[in-house]
Amino acid sequence: MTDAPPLTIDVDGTLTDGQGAIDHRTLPALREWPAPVVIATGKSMPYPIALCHFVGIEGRVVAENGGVVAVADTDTLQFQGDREAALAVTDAYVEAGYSLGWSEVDFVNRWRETEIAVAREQPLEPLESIAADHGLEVVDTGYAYHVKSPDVSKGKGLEVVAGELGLDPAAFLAIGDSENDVSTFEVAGEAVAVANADDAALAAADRVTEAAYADGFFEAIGLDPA
Ligand SMILES: O=C(O)COP(=O)(O)O
Ligand SMILES: [Mg+2]
Repeated sequence: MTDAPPLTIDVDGTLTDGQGAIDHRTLPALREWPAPVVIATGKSMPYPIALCHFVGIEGRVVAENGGVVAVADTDTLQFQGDREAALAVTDAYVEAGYSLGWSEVDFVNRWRETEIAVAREQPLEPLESIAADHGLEVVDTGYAYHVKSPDVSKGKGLEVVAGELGLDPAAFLAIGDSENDVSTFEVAGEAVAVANADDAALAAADRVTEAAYADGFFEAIGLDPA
């Protein structure tokens, strides 16, 4: 392929199937993509770093919705956000009788360094109101509620990664599925929402694929997954 753009790709809902598993066909596609690939996710850093490692690409990662930026080839590791404030919010939420909704051994938050995630089965309204009291916001990715600083975003993270790589963020093709991808959609030159995307991502996208989940990812990059 000629003139392949650098990619910034969301994970859950975009590289996965409808059950949340990574679609295995995406792995060689990511490895063989002829331009840089940045994984931009709400998950904590070990998940996308491991994904890059096992795919066999450089670890170029925006994690925690922009709270953590890692660029392995330029020895970059940056943190944004207010972890203490996020902890104060979830402590107050638990104090008020609610639960984060994860198992006792909480792998969702264990390696999280700048924000806190709450299971979507938990009541949203009190979480939002406590977050607002602390100057934070709650982002619903469709997979979890993330309590985060409003000035942290995947899009700002992408700008940092692009700067490290000597690329213009506007050169990127962004692909995603939810409101935590809107900021990358705004920073990237072209933004594609997969068909299963939420309203915020659909509204912010330049194009929407006909196919959902990883099939939508393939459609967005113009590759036949077969
Ligand atoms: O961690 C989440 O809640 C969603 O992750 P994603 O940004 O890769 O879709
Ligand atoms: Mg997603």
